[in-house]
Amino acid sequence: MSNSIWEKCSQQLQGELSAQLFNTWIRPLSVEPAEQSAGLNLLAPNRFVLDWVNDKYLRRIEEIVGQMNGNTGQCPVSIKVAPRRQAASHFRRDGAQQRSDTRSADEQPRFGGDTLQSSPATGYNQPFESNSNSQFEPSAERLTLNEDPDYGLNSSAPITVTEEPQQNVEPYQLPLQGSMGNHMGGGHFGNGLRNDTPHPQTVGKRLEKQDIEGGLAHRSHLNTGFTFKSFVEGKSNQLGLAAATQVAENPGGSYNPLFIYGGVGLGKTHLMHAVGNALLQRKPNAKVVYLHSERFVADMVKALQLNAINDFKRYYRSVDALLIDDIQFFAGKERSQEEFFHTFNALLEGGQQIILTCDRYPKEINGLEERLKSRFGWGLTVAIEPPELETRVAILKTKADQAQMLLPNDAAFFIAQRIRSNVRELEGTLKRVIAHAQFTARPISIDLVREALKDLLALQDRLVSIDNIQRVVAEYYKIKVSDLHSKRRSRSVARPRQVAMYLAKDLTNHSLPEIGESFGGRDHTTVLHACRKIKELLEEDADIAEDVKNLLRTLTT
Ligand SMILES: Nc1ncnc2c1ncn2[C@@H]1O[C@H](COP(=O)(O)OP(=O)(O)OP(=O)(O)O)[C@@H](O)[C@H]1O
Repeated sequence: MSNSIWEKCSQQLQGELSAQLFNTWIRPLSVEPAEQSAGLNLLAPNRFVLDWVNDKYLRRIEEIVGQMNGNTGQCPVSIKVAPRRQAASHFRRDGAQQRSDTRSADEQPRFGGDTLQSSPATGYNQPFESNSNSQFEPSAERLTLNEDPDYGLNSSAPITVTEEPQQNVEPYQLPLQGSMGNHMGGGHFGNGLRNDTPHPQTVGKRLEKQDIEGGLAHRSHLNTGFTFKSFVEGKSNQLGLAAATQVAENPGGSYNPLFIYGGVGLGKTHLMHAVGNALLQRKPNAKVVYLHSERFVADMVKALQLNAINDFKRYYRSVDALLIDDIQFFAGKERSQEEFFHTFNALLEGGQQIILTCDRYPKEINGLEERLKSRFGWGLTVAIEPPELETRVAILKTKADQAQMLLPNDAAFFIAQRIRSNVRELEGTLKRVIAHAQFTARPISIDLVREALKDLLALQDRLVSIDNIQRVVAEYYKIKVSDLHSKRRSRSVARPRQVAMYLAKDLTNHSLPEIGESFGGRDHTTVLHACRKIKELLEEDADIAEDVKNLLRTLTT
């Protein structure tokens, strides 16, 4: 009963909220399985979500539920934090931080059928059997792992390896073979020092027991330049920053895993490293490990090849915090997902912090197992959006300051207005401007920026701009450009707006979020919907097809 009420209520909210808000605050809520309750008892995954929902959405939820019940007041709504199993955080061995909830073992979460048990360290040294003579075959290979059933450490079920060794990634240096190698899969280490711990030199042989018990040397691979201090806060990343700060203050706590998603170059990796750096600052001996998911896959493949999968498991499960970038890379890689699934469970169970980044919301990752998708949402899921103009300007000013260059406001606005896609591109453009200023020994001004970016600006001018599209469409349909930006929903405005969005997607290089931003700050899903709708109408509606043909002719000749 409560479930169906909540299902309808959340459908209603989905229609009212942007995808980002819905995914962040409403989707993680669930209904408490109470046998006899007159009301709707909701569970939030953590206090962060609870406080926010209480503050911003509870009244609306009550309203919707009230309406569904004919305003009889018979279905009161309550919300509390979902009980979770208590886990001893690796960051709290010194007693510095204590988890506030003390729940019984009965409240352990069930993981889609399997109940997790305490981490069995014994599984690490189990013999490893392979029916492939340890020669890795790039094609599907069947391996028998003598592993534990809970974490995949003792399972004797055959596992089919479908991943192939990756091209263009450095060969796996087994942790126990002298070096963890270079885990720079994402190429995020252009500058800044690395926080590396030298690795035991035991090349070519497995570590002896005392080495294992003595603990592995972990290399964090963190970029020390990616800190909270160097991260510029703006509306687009506020939530991500707040969540990352919370995790840095309370690792292994309720916000585990922290899942940060968003488009390329928006600061996901930076935030993830900022947490890692903060953790290491507080506890220099903490084992904080960052790696790109591509690296995880490559390491796993190599470990299988070298008959060292248990060393691999042990390494990744012995960290205090595991930071994995771009996990969309796991899509379609079943064996890696299987391995990651067990690592993930073991870490979560042990109270070790997991931070993941991805280019999209977990549920939207095709080729990812459902059980992983749902686990990714257990902690806190936050989106990072493309930065708005003010944030772009602030980032440029900060980066120029860091490079000890004076960037006047008008020049910063000039660049920020033209480079809108992501922060990485913004940084690249600023570097070009700074280099030009240094080569010509002149201060930065709008003129110098124009000179430095001559080619780029000429290219942009050649492309049809969104402004131009809006002007032409407004003229064609005899409406005002401001109508296209407005919230008006009447057909006479809504359809031309959809046509203009469709043309903007078709004729420019702008991303969906950027197009949304240019149409009165609309969500990218609205743009996506508009593009699909017009595409559909082009087949079915001769008038629209004629309109689009005429507009295309005007805009491109
Ligand atoms: N808010 C910000 N303040 C300062 N620098 C930022 C900010 N956002 C991003 N950057 C910088 O932009 C660059 C790209 O950021 P980052 O690598 O974190 O992006 P990403 O979202 O992980 O992208 P990808 O998905 O491509 O890996 C980095 O140099 C980072 O320092």
